Amino acid sequence: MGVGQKPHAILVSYPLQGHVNPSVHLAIKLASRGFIITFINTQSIHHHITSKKATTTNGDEDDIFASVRKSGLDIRYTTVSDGLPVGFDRSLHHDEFMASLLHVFSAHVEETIEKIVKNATPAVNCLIADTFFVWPGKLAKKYRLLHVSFWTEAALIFTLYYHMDLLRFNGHFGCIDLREDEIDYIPGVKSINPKDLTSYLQQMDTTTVCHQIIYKAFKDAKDADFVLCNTIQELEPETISALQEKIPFFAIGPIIPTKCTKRTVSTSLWTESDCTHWLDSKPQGSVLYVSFGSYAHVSKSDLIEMANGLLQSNVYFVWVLRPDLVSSNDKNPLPEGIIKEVGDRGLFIPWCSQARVLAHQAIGGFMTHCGWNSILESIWCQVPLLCFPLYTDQFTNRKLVVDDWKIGINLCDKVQMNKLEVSQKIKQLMMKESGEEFRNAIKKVKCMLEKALMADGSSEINMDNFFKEIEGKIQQKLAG
Ligand SMILES: O=c1ccn([C@@H]2O[C@H](COP(=O)(O)OP(=O)(O)O[C@H]3O[C@H](CO)[C@@H](O)[C@H](O)[C@H]3O)[C@@H](O)[C@H]2O)c(=O)[nH]1
Repeated sequence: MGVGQKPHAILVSYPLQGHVNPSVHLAIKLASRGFIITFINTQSIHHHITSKKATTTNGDEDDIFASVRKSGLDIRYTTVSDGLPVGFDRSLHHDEFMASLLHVFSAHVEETIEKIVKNATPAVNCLIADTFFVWPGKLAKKYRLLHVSFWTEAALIFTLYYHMDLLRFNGHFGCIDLREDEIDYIPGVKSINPKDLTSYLQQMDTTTVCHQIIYKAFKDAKDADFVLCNTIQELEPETISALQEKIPFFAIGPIIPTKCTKRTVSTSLWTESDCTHWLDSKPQGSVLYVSFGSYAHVSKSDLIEMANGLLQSNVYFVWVLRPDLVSSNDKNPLPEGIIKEVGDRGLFIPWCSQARVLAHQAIGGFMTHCGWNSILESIWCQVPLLCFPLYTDQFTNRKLVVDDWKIGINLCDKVQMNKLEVSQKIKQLMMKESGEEFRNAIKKVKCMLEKALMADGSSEINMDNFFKEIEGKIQQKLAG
């Protein structure tokens, strides 16, 4: 890279909505700072994003970054097969999908990276890839690229996986229902209960395809040149400091669309229903937003209790009922007649622009599965949370939300959910007096996020430092 020449990074996004969103915003953030980015999406993700109804796309069928490129950012775009046919139902066949990402995807991505590396001007210097991929280290080495690992979850989750060997040594790995004693030996984590570990760390069967991915991915990430994390230094100070003693770890979050109404790249995999009109007709802070992210499934019995609990609570609500929320084989899982009973008090939609809905003044609470993006977006909009984690990092995120930051409440522990509890917890969160402490607490956390993004804030400084260090390393590589 010559003096004044821009660094060029290939950025490969993990093919799930919760990873594509922050990856796209990371690409824009880096390009705004002078990086050239070649962004790679899988063909399946690309197909979902671009085949929605015309109102939600940005007018260019082949390139989701066309509009931001017009505004001067050098983000190039290409797609690659994940090894499965575009029309394959990845939600219904989760294990086959993950197995393809574990065993087949790397061959496809290697071919694409090789083409880009051979033909790109200016030359490519680094590979930014989601930490959950199992191949970035190998490919970065082969093509002489710096390896930047992008972690889309909390630093706490990263450190738990990073120290899996410690958990195993102490008998806290794969020990659901066997151990209840606090874990106090992970560097930078004062204390965590086994029930708050990620589902993969709790589960007794530690040989699943997702476990194999995690083992390989973290072996790879330990040797990355840099780790970029979608968190904020002030939110997880001890955990981040402890990690920084081991690896070049940069907290640069929140990587979310902070200007909710001015989004320039359409990333939604499904057509967004517009509920602004309905929300406009409701009083400030009176509506509960209910959504369980893009991929997790809710059991039919829990869904029925939730629906009846919502009905009983008498609170207004918007519920994102993804067609595969229970299963793509059960597209109408609601109790019969409930839509009629609910009437104008509730709105059921298949998908929406969550960032926009959360930012609406009518929203006063968020019943969530605790996906990391949802938590960051909710904090940004100062909407307290009602937590119902389903799998992966969501149990640990609930601990952060409920126990550490006190910005939300727990819907129910492992026991079977019941409608009475659902309705009571909804009222606790939404009522003026009982919800006050959560609204006050989340205001303070939002301030932290805002400050982190200011010119002299931690995330901006961390980004500056990352930039300086990577430029230095690129120069070193060229000289050597
Ligand atoms: O109707 C909807 C519902 C969701 N979203 C967006 O979809 C994303 C969902 O992300 P997240 O809340 O993190 O949930 P998941 O889709 O479940 O994300 C996966 O990825 C996350 C980041 O790695 C993890 O924290 C989650 O546990 C994992 O399931 C967010 O940006 C939402 O704004 C919409 O735009 N419209």
